Amino acid sequence: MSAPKSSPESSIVLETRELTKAFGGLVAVNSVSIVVREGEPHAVIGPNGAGKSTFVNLLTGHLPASGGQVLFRGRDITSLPAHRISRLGIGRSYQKTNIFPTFTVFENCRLAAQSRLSSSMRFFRPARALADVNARAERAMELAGLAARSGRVAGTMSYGEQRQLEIAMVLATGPDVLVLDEPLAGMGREESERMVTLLKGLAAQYTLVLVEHDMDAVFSLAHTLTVMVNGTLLESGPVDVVRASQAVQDAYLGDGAEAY
Ligand SMILES: Nc1ncnc2c1ncn2[C@@H]1O[C@H](COP(=O)(O)OP(=O)(O)OP(=O)(O)O)[C@@H](O)[C@H]1O
Repeated sequence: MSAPKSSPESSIVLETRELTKAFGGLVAVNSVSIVVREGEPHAVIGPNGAGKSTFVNLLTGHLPASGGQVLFRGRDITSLPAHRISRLGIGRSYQKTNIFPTFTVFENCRLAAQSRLSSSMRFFRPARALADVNARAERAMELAGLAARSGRVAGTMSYGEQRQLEIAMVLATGPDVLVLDEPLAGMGREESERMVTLLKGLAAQYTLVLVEHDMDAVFSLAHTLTVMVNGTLLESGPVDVVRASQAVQDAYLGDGAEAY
């Protein structure tokens, strides 16, 4: 697991500059420029089809950009593939669970930890590398509240616990930024509350970027909001400022928001 953040809160961890993605004639992300600061949980919100998932896919190298840039700690990572970006320290979870259901919780975490270590540990003896991988997996389970579930076969756990496992697997890769695509999707109230508590704890150690439709969760977690509509950036800034914006109220958070 990487060390907790040490730079001042104001330092920029992730930045996009006029980031753009077109699928044929459809511009799903249209010249979006934002900054994500160290230790400031950042939520990307907007109606269905606004381009949020496409945007995070561009941040994490899961889709190639059509234009613009992604910078991680000042380094241009726009054209790097997803596995390289993961190794730089941007961990990512998906809208749908992405676990190995027949493996135990520990085995899932260990596989994730191995994916990060495969190149960086290649000069070490196998026993040492294995011990390191196991330690990372144990730590990730603890951080995700799954230490007591270590031996459980993942597919036999509740849906909420499977989503926790997915977070644990991201943590096992040793990120400093966690990009989470709808971490509360499909959860009931209790499961959502547990996940929000978990994410609040993680926000103290990692920089969170999350796409989420649950506005209660967004407002209790995020310090910074980016609002997207039809692929374009409507507003990006401190939660209170964005929330008070008339344009955002009109387009998303006003009376019609429930419709999304
Ligand atoms: N691989 C793709 N090929 C073609 N069009 C795509 C592709 N992925 C997304 N789109 C389109 O891009 C637009 C933005 O989609 P995206 O999934 O990024 O929106 P979203 O804001 O994440 O929506 P939701 O909240 O429903 O997940 C949509 O019109 C979608 O149909």
